[in-house]
Amino acid sequence: MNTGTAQARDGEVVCAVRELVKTYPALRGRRGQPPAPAVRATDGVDLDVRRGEIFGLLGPNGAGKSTLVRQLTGLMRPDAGSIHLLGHDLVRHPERAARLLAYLGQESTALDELTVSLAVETTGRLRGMDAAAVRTAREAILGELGLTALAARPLKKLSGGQRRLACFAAALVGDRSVLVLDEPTTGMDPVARRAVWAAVDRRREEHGVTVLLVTHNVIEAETVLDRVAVLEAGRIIACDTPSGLKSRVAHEVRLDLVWRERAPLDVPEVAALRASATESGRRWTLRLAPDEARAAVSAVTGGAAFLALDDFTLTTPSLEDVYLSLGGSTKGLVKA
Ligand SMILES: Nc1ncnc2c1ncn2[C@@H]1O[C@H](COP(=O)(O)OP(=O)(O)OP(=O)(O)O)[C@@H](O)[C@H]1O
Repeated sequence: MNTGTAQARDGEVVCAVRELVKTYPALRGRRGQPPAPAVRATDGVDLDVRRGEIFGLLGPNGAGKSTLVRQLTGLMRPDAGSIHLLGHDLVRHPERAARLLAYLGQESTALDELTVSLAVETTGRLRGMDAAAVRTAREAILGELGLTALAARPLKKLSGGQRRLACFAAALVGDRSVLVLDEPTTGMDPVARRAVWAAVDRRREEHGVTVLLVTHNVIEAETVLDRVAVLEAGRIIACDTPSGLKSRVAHEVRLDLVWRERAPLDVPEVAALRASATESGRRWTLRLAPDEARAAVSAVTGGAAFLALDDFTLTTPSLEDVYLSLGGSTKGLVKA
């Protein structure tokens, strides 16, 4: 997937964000509910996304990804800061976003009553295509995504994954040069996921399409992204290629130990490991230097501890490890 990286690294900036701030106001408590404090959902965000890049926003629930995307797509006005997309000032002219980019949000309610075919056609017409061009594009996109057999079905009568794919089909019509996709593959099976990433890759290769992708799936992020901004509490805590980010924690490996019932704390080597372990039920997760990890593995697989051990895995760092080492909290990052 990363063939466009070099081109993207040196390419023209299509989206430049500076010092973006958005605070949701505090809410007074009503009917016995406690008041909610103000939330600074975007807290001084700077970003440069380049042409042809698949750029990710990764972060746990509540990190501010959707708020940032709503501002980038002209749906929400920031309190401060600037957004320039393809040379247009979107803070001054948020209405221009709709003709510059295609946005696939998390909700599909606007299209739910339409058939798959009509959802794609209607989106194409709204984007200014004539009837003949829309029909040609519809046939091509539905065929490309394996949706032709579902063309006559209303979206509300599709499964969650199929509906998501149909909404993705609608996002593709009209050949926008920037695609903003908020968790596009949620609920999709592997075949549909592959169809989405193949369609994205084709447009990037053939037309230099730029993709801004919101995800909290670290595996998908590592596979498809050229660069990723890691968001935590409204701030970007790191921004690099997935491998660049991972090299920051290359000095560590991750050791997962799963005990049959409980850890044998009477074994001194196990008791000693506990201080550096994160415990989750029967699982201990440790981040260790490679030689420490080797010593730990031989301690738990060699002696009395082995009888209490159900499973163990030794893995090189993932984006999740980077995120943790940057001070993030694991909650909300999806690993499967
Ligand atoms: N309309 C709103 N009013 C008040 N606070 C809000 C509102 N929308 C979001 N927030 C808060 O702003 C913060 C950022 O929310 P946002 O939805 O942008 O996060 P997110 O990273 O997209 O999360 P998720 O992965 O769950 O979609 C959270 O603390 C959230 O509770």
